[in-house]
Amino acid sequence: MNGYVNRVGVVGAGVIGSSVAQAVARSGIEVVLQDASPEALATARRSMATGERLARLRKGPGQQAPVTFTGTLADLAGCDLVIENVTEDITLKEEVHRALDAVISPECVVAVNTSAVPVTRLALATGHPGRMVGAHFMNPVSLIDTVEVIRPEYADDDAVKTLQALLERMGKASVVVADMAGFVINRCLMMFINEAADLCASGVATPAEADRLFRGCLGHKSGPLRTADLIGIDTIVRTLEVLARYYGPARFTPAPVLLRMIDAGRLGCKTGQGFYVYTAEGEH
Ligand SMILES: NC(=O)c1ccc[n+]([C@@H]2O[C@H](COP(=O)([O-])OP(=O)(O)OC[C@H]3O[C@@H](n4cnc5c(N)ncnc54)[C@H](O)[C@@H]3O)[C@@H](O)[C@H]2O)c1
Repeated sequence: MNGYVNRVGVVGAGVIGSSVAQAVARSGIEVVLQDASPEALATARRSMATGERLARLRKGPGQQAPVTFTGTLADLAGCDLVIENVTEDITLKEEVHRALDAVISPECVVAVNTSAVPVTRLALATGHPGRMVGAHFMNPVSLIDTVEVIRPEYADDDAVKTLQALLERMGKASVVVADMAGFVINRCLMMFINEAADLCASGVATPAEADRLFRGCLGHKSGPLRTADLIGIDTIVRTLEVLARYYGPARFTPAPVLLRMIDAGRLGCKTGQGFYVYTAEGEH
């Protein structure tokens, strides 16, 4: 681990993994993007192209480095740092980290992008707990300039520093916090989202009215329900379930309306409909 990263592996090419890959590549660092699903890789190619167009408009041209798309984990063998972004499921993440351990070099730093799973637990599922850190990115990654970095109990200082140096090259500030489920942002944000969903389902306000209040009165850039659509309703429910496991069901049981939205395939931006409807013309 000498701190300088030449090639980044990204595992999981869904909503956030594809956005992470695009942001790393536009800072001039080569990326190997792996996903178990060929469909996810095909969707990622399209969403990365859209993300790049948006980033160019807002931030100007980047230093586009090559991205290799692959279904094979072993293709990450030559990476100096890997960012894992698979589905928010503790058992699945543990399996992926054990498999990663077998293909990457002992010097490779591993960053876990999770909404709520304690990183220490994942680190202990591997043979190299010291090299694992948490990197909670926000979507869209190339447009949001701060990252919540999580320091798990056994992290080596070098691993944290290597991640921070990479984030700096990507033009991002990092705030390092301790490792407790949900960390800072999602322990608070998930409560807002869950309550806003529930109050809209009871007819107190429409999603547009609730979001408008958060923007107009509190100065938030986006209200909780627009944010939920951007994250993905399935990921919101999985995150609430992780939080409920650690802090109790009274605080974090998912609102029934979120479960109904999943049953109806209304997962947010990624399926074209969530609290809002998304068309080529915009959202409404
Ligand atoms: N959506 C967000 O805004 C956001 C933000 C920060 C962190 N996160 C976290 O990032 C992770 C991914 O979230 P997402 O929203 O991108 O979810 P997603 O459902 O959009 O994508 C998950 C991806 O993981 C892939 N995957 C599943 N099992 C795999 C395996 N064994 N090997 C390789 N790939 C596998 C899936 O095919 C899918 O493409 C979650 O832990 C989530 O909590 C999400």
